Parts: sequence; structure tokens; C-alpha cells
Amino acid sequence: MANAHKAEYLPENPTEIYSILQGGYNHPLTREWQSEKHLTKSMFIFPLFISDIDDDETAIDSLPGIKRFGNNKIVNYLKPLIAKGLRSIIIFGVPLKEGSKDPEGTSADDPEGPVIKCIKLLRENFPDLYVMCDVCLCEYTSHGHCGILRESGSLNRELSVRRIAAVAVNYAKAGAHSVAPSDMMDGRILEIKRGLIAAGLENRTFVMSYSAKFSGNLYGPFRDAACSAPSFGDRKCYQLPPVGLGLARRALKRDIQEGADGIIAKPSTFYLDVMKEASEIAKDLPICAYHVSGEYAMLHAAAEKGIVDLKDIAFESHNGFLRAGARLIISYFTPDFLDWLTEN
Ligand SMILES: NCC(=O)CCC(=O)O
Ligand SMILES: [Zn+2]
Ligand SMILES: [Zn+2]
Repeated sequence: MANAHKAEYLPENPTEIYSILQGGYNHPLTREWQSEKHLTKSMFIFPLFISDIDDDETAIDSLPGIKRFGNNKIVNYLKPLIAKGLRSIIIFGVPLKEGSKDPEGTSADDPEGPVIKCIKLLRENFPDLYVMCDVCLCEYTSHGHCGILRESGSLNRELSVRRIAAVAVNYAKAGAHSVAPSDMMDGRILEIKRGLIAAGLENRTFVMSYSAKFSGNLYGPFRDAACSAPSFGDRKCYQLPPVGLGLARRALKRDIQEGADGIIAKPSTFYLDVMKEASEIAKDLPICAYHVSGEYAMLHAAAEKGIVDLKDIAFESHNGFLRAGARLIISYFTPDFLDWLTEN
């Protein structure tokens, strides 16, 4: 008999019954029930570009809707967003003044520099806002690379890691709740944790590691906003090659061992497999997707051309990150989601 292996309880023609799925999602509510996770306002971390020109308020052409602000302007800009439910931001400093960049990136943690001033300002004005700081040297170095260089132009890993850790500790001292090293120097998580312990700040500082940060073609608008393009060469010897899934796994495992409290996967849409693996390898840590500037700009460009609806595509992409295991999202769409998640 053809159906000898068929279970007793199956009907003669099972496809009649078991192939039917559409009854399970024909209503808007039953479609919502399919979602295992929902986007919430508290998942969003909004990138801020803060320059050393205190009255700065400059639109970034390649990042629609995003501006660079000086410290005199940022509080008023954030007030309505916080009223709508903004919980967290990540600060990127942008020194623009003549002579504000040098080989060591001194302006990164200058007490009078844009970042330290912004941390203090935001902590004073918004006691409930969670203040995260990107930690890197590229915005502050004259050469535009993410670490300290040898005379030959190659990276000095040891000096870089020491400098990165010192900057991170100074941000924490100024009041940052979280530091997020994006430099990709080997060993910086351990060095930062050691620095935080030495400063007595280890039990109140969240170290968010950009573990799986790939070099590639999606950071252009950010470099316009942060004026951080390297003056020579590229970042391919420290950011991961896009094909390097194995390297991402190694970086993740190392950063977990060195004590990272959270993991960033970046970029996001093109690297959902990495995000999924990160959520499995680092299952005890929150995974954060970084929807980077190029991804944001592409969706805007497509919407402008009438190819996609901006809100629909933003939900589709950001829900993808949750499906892939992310719990947090750094996104330039944050102000939009604060509106959209209120309407919903
Ligand atoms: N550390 C931040 C970046 O390198 C770029 C992010 C972006 O393109 O939005
Ligand atoms: Zn950098
Ligand atoms: Zn970076």
C-alpha cells in the first residue's frame, strides 16, 4: 500500500488540511499575533553628532532629517523627543575647529571638548536619559584612523588600546552610562574593563562592544556628518572584511571573554546572518543592531523615488533585526519610530 508509513490519524489526503496556512493570518490581529517580538521605544538608541561649535545646527545632506548640533542647541532639540519617549542616545563628537585634531586624538576626551561637555549637559538636563558614548579616535585624529599610528603609518595596537581605554574611562567619569568602543583594536574591551576597575566605575558602566563591525560601503553619510574619513588608506586592517563570518565569531567570543556587557552587529540589513549568530554565541548578552547611515540613506532614496513606503520599509527592516535576535537598535529612524510607535 502506498501509504504504509502514514500515521493512523492522518486523513487520506493530508494536503487538503495541512497545506492550509492562510486562515491563520487573514485578519490584521492574527497577523500581529505572528510576531514573536515587538518593536518598543526603549529598544531605540539615537545617534547624536555633537560638534565643538556651540551654536552649530547643520543639516547633513546625505542623512535626511539628521543634523549636527553644538552643545548650545542639543538640549532644546532633544526635549520634544524625550517627551515622546526617547530613552537613550549615543554621542559622536565632531571637532571642527582649526587645530582640534592631532595624532593622538586629544580632543576625544578634552574636558572642554564636545563629548565631555555633552555628557555633562545631558546628564544634568535629562536625568532619565541613558547616555551612551561611541569611543573611537577617528573623529579626533589628524590622520583620521581609529587608533594611534607608528611612524610607518601602521597601527600601534598597544598604544591605541591604552588611549581608547583612557578615553572610555574619561567618558564614564564625566557621567556616561555606557561606552561603546568602535575602533576594532584587539584587546580594547579588556583594557577598558581594567581602566574602569581602576577608576572604581566598573559596576556602573555598561561596555557595549562593536564586536562584529564590518568595513564596507555603508558608512559614507556618517563620514560626512562626523568628518571622519581617513586622510590616507582605509580601515580594512581593523574593521572586518565583509566575507569574514569566522572572524566575526572569533571577535564575538573574545569580546565576551574580555567582559563585554553587550554586542553590536554592524551594519545590519546586509549582515542579518551575523546578527543571528551573535545572538546564539552571545546568548547571555543583549545584541544591538546598528542600522548605519548608508542603510538609512538608501531607504530614504528609495522612498523618494517612490520605490518603497518609508514607514513600511523601516518597520520591515527593523523587525528583521528582532527576528535575527537583536534586542536593541541604534537607528537614525529613532525620532520617526517615536511617532510611529505612538500612533500604533
Ligand atoms: N562608529 C560609527 C561608524 O563607523 C559609522 C556608523 C554609520 O555609518 O552610521
Ligand atoms: Zn573610528
Ligand atoms: Zn566608527
